[in-house]
Amino acid sequence: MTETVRTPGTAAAGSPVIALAGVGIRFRRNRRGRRSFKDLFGSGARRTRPGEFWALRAVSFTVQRGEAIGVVGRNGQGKSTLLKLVTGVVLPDEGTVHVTEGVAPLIEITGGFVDDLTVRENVFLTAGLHGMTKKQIGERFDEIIDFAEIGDFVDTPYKHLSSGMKVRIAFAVISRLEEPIILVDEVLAVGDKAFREKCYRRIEELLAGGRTLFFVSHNERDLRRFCARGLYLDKGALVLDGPLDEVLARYDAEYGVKPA
Ligand SMILES: Nc1ncnc2c1ncn2[C@@H]1O[C@H](COP(=O)(O)OP(=O)(O)OP(=O)(O)O)[C@@H](O)[C@H]1O
Repeated sequence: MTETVRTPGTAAAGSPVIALAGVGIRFRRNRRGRRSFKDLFGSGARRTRPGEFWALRAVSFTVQRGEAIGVVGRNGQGKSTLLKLVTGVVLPDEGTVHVTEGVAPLIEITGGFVDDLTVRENVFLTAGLHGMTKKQIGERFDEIIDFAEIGDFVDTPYKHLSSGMKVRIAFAVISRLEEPIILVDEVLAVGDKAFREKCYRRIEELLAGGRTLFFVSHNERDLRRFCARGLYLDKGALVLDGPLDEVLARYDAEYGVKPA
């Protein structure tokens, strides 16, 4: 069965807020769709179509409300894809994804913002898409802009912001949403040190308030700051799901490096 069920607001006490069962997703490796040598002879060749490979396969885990989970693995092993499955940006080719609470994703530098709209318009658009009323957004608008420290640019088209400024406004908006699940991919690494620390303190506040966090990072100190549990992805498989210490030790044992 392949299914993605998103039913925000229906999480029963004690039941998981996220449940993935046997999830697989495949992508096309090359544009022409011809079989590469690896497709023909590699281990993942059996059920892929020409030019495709499994970016994630047989991934199963559940998450309880309030957990903070660090996702680790080398480049290209499926971490961002996993977060995109939770947001519903991509759909599984195999297995089921159940998400019973709303998700605030900070998974791409654009934060889903529209290039030609101004910062102000983007704030209203994004927060509106996450269920906030115009009045609620208006009430939080100054706070959002103050947090991002980009007061001079509220009426500037988003495309004219620097990449660090884009992350600032995206984080400021996403972290003011009421969604119970927060996803943070490595995008914060783009911000300067002082702003990153401000974001991390905000994440700590959100966790103290009972939010659920997925945090993708290559930085061990950052992972340890928030997360008690880790998911280790390698070659599209969930190699280990357990206490963060064990996950980092396994990563270190296999590749001789912990996240930086
Ligand atoms: N839309 C897509 N189309 C084709 N291939 C994709 C797509 N999205 C991701 N991939 C591929 O899927 C694999 C997993 O990518 P993903 O971005 O999830 O890795 P990651 O673990 O987050 O890597 P990094 O640490 O570099 O961010 C990679 O081989 C990537 O090239």
